[in-house]
Amino acid sequence: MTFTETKIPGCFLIEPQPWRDDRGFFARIYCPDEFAAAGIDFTLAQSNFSRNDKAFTLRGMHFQDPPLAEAKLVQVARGAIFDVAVDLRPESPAFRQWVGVELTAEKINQFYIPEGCAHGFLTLTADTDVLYGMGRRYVPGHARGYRYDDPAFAIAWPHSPASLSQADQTWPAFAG
Ligand SMILES: Cc1cn([C@H]2C[C@H](O)[C@@H](COP(=O)(O)OP(=O)(O)O[C@H]3O[C@H](C)C(=O)[C@H](O)[C@H]3O)O2)c(=O)[nH]c1=O
Repeated sequence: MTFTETKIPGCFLIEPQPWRDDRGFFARIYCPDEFAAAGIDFTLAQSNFSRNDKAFTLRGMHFQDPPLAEAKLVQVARGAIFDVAVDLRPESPAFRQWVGVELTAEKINQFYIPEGCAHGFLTLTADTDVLYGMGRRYVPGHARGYRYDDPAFAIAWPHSPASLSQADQTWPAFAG
């Protein structure tokens, strides 16, 4: 696995190294020792699967406040997404900045998003399945969010959303 840190401290693009043969390939997609060697302390507490029927389905921007903040390890099992992290940590040099990466089932690449960041994605194809590991269990009633188009972040999405939940349309404006 190769780890490339982004401009958001602790936020990494990860590229697994598949072992290919005439059957296809095998790739390791999580290993606490390899993550620790890259400076990432991440223990998998929960895995989520998100099926998205339409292209340009947008989910986000979601997070949980401390002490329930979640780190996330995101990858695509089918299709492709534009995956985005926003740094919500006032002490971070990248406070309020965003990073977007294209994750595809073909590349089996991953995005690691540390605690203290909001996360969201826009699917780039129909029938996109997103698999993501969480560093903490989900706690009902502690999910928070900001709008995907909040001017405080000015995220440059590659396309406008064609599908968006009611909740994702009604998050409060960022006031940090
Ligand atoms: C996240 C989560 C949700 N739920 C329940 C709560 C709702 O009744 C239902 C759907 O939840 P929601 O509409 O928030 O799902 P998404 O809009 O896909 O949100 C997720 O997608 C964005 C991109 C994220 O980064 C978060 O991990 C997560 O918030 O599943 C659970 O039971 N466990 C969970 O871990």
